[in-house]
Amino acid sequence: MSTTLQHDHACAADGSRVDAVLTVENLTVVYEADPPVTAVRNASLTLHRGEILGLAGESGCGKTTLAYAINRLHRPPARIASGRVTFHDSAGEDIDVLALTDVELRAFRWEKLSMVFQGAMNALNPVTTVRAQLRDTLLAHRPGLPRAQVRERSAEVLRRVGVDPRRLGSFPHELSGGMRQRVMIAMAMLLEPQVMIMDEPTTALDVVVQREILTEIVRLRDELDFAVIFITHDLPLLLEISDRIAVMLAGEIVELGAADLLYRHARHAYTRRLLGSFPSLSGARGAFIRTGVDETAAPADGTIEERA
Ligand SMILES: Nc1ncnc2c1ncn2[C@@H]1O[C@H](COP(=O)(O)OP(=O)(O)OP(=O)(O)O)[C@@H](O)[C@H]1O
Repeated sequence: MSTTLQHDHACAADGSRVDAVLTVENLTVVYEADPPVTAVRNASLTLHRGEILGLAGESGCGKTTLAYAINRLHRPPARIASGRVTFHDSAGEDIDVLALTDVELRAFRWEKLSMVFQGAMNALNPVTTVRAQLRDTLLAHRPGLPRAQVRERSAEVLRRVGVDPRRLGSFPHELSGGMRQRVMIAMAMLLEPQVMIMDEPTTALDVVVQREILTEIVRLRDELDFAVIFITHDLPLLLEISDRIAVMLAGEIVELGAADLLYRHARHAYTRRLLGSFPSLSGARGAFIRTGVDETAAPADGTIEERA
């Protein structure tokens, strides 16, 4: 299938130029199983500086595989068969992510781009305190950072995600699930990356905690201006928090557009089906959700659409 994503839409509603921080071009990821599974096929997207880009789609459509591949966290049997991932550093340099050496990749992750994945709270080391884990990550990237600054920065990131800095001395088992997930988000923010990829970061949490953390993420993005790729199968949630949404189906990005436009004028039949499958919605964009889906806006050929 031909994929004609258009990248000339990098303009804000007022016509001003929008800066790209990450460009993914025609990325294809194959699991070399028997038979091989093409989990991501020719995926292309542009992430704008400071935006929240939602990535939606049903279970198994390839969201996690795409997220891991962007960050080169994929493991065999997954293999990037083709494509490009370019990080447009705020310092002016373009970084070819797929060409980074292992050493360069270690420096790149956390510092430029960080990831919070589903159940990340279980990734905290159970036998070391929050303080030690934040310190180790900081010092791995900023060797020689004075102790006072390590302490100060660690306390600051915890405060930012709504965790009392007195928790620095806690072990993970002494924290609730919500708090542990907040600590992971703090860890992801520690080095002030320009991009955070969040893969179902709140799915394991109860709805109230989930909402609190999401509110926090949106607030932090407003304050600190990092860009987020936010992955979930929960389209109503994405409609509330995202600036733009990409919809994946069977490994392909079938539609990409501004969240409200996508809600009101979903072009792809699958997006409309996805929208129609949620019984009720609430929140900022909830007002116009479920007011009816525009059946007339579908493209005749089902091609990929990108609208700013
Ligand atoms: N190790 C593997 N070997 C073979 N196929 C795999 C492997 N891991 C994932 N897949 C396949 O790749 C496809 C995409 O999986 P992926 O986990 O990326 O989807 P997803 O959209 O993130 O799903 P979910 O929302 O359930 O996490 C699925 O068809 C899955 O079966």
